[in-house]
Amino acid sequence: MCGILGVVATTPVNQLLYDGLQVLQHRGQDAAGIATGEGGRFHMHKGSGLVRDVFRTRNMRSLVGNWGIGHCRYPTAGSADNAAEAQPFYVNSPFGLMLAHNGNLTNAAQLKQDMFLQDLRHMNTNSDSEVLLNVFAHELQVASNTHQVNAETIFKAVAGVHRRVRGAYAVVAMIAGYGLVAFRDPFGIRPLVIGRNDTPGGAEYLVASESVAIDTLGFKLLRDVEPGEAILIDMRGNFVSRQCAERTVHAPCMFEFVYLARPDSVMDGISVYETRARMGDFLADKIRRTMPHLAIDAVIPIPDSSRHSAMDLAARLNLPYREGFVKNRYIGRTFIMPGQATRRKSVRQKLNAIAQEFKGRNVLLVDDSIVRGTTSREIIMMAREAGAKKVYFASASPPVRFANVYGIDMPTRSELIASFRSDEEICREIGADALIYQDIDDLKAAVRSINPSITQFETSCFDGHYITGDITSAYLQKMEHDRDQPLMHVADDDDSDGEGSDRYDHNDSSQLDLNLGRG
Ligand SMILES: O=P(O)(O)OC[C@H]1O[C@H](OP(=O)(O)OP(=O)(O)O)[C@H](O)[C@@H]1O
Ligand SMILES: NC(=O)CC[C@H](N)C(=O)O
Ligand SMILES: [Mg+2]
Repeated sequence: MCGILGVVATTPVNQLLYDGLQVLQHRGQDAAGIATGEGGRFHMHKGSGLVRDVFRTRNMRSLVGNWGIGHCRYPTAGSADNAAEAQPFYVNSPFGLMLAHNGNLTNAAQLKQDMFLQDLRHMNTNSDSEVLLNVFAHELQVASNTHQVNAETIFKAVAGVHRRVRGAYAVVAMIAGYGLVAFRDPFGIRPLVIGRNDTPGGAEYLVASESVAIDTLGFKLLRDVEPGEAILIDMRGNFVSRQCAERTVHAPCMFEFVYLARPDSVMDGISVYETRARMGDFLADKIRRTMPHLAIDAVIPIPDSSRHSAMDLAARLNLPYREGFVKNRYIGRTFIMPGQATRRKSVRQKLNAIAQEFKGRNVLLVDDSIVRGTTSREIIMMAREAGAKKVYFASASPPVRFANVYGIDMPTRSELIASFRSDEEICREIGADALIYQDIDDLKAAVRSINPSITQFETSCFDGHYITGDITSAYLQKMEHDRDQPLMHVADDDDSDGEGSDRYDHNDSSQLDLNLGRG
C-alpha cells in the first residue's frame, strides 16, 4: 500500500495535496512527493521521509498550479529509504507524463526487459512504478496519431496497460496539456475513490486511495473507481470515464479492511470502522463457542488498529473493555517500517502498559493481525511484567501464512510467524496462555455484512489463493530468494543543502504566498 491523490481544482492545489498526503500518511511513511501542473508545465518535489519532513516552504512555493498528484510511499519493490524511488515518476515523452502508483506489479522484471529490448526504454531505478509509467507512456505513444492527446487515446493506452501489466495497481497520472488520469487494475485490489466539490468557479475533482482524504479536504464522496475503469478529468474540470479492461473481477484486498485503511474511510461501499466492529462480533462468537472455559476479567486492545474490533468483542461477551496500553502518538506504524530490528524496537517505544489494568487479572488482548509476531510477543511480555495472571490473545484476522505480492511488504513466508506453525506452536512462540484466530469465512462474512454485493476478496496472505491467477510457486520461490533480506536502506542525502531549519510549517499556510483561496 501507498497513499495516492490526484486533483483538478479551480485554485492552487499545493496546500490541498500536502494536507491530503498528511491524511494518507498511515499508508506509507518512507517517502513522499507532489507534482503540480501549471497549464502544460509540471513542478515536482519528492524525497525520503514523512510528509512533514519532505516539504519545506520553498518547495511548497514552487508547486504552482491548479492540478496535481501526490504520493506517500511504503516500498514493496526496489529499496527502502531511497529518494530516487520516491514518487511521482516523470517521463517527457509522449506529451509529458507524471505518475504515482499504489500496488505491486508481478511481471515488472519481464516488462522491464521487454521495454528495453522492444520499446528502447531505459529505467533508472528498481521501482516497479517506473516500469508501469513506461508501459503507460509506450501505450499512449502507440495509440496517439496526432500531436494532441485526447480521451480516446488515453482510454486505449489504459486498455494496453491492462493487457500487459499483471498485479495490483491503483494509479493517478498527469498528462501535460490534457489533465488527470486515474485507473485501477481489473481486480480492483487496491482502493481508489472519487470526490467532487462544486465551487463558484466550477466543479473540482479529487481522486484518493481512501475517502478520509475526500472528507477532510472538503469534497463529497462520489463513488469508487471501478476495477479496470479509467477516469479522466481535463484541466477545465470535464469528467469522463470508461471501462478499459476486457474482463473484470471485483476482489478488493482483505488486508485493507483488517489493518491498512483508516477506520473512518469507506472503500468499495464498505465502512472500515463498521467492518472492524463486525470482526469483533464474529471473533466473540468463536471464543464463546470454542473456549467457553476462559475466565476473562478484561478485554484490552492493542492500539491502534484493533480498538474497534476489541470494543465490539467485549460488548458481545459482556466483558469490561479496558485501555491497558498507551500509545506514543509520535511513533509511526510499526508494521510498515522497513527492517525487523527497527520494528521490534518501535513496539516498546510506541506502547506502554498501565500496570493497574493488568495486576492480578486474566486479560484478553486483541489485535487486528499477527504478522511477524513482533507486536504480540512484546506486548504479552509487557502484560506479564505489569502483573497479569493469564494473558490470552485474539486476532481479528486469520493466521497470516503466505507472502503478499500485491503491495504489502511481506514477500517471504519465512518471516511470517504462522507460516510453518500450528496455532498451538504460535501460541507458545508468542508466549500466550491461549490464542484464538478469526476464521477466514467469518472474516469474509464480517466484511460482506456491510456490503453483500462484494462477493470476492484478495485473501492470499491468509489462504495462499492469488486472485490474478498468474502467481506460480517458482515466482514465489524466486521472490523468497531475492528478498530473504529485508528492503535495503540507502543513505539519505536529503538535507545536503544544509537548509534543514527551513521546514514547511503545515499549520501556517500563510508561508505560501501563492496559496490563494485555500486555508
Ligand atoms: O505481528 P506484527 O509483525 O507485529 O504485525 C502486526 C501488528 O502490526 C500492526 O500494528 P502497527 O503498529 O503497524 O499499526 P497500528 O498502530 O495501526 O496498529 C498491526 O495492527 C499489528 O498490531
Ligand atoms: N506499497 C505500494 O503501493 C508500493 C508501490 C511501489 N511498488 C513501490 O515500491 O514504490
Ligand atoms: Mg497494531
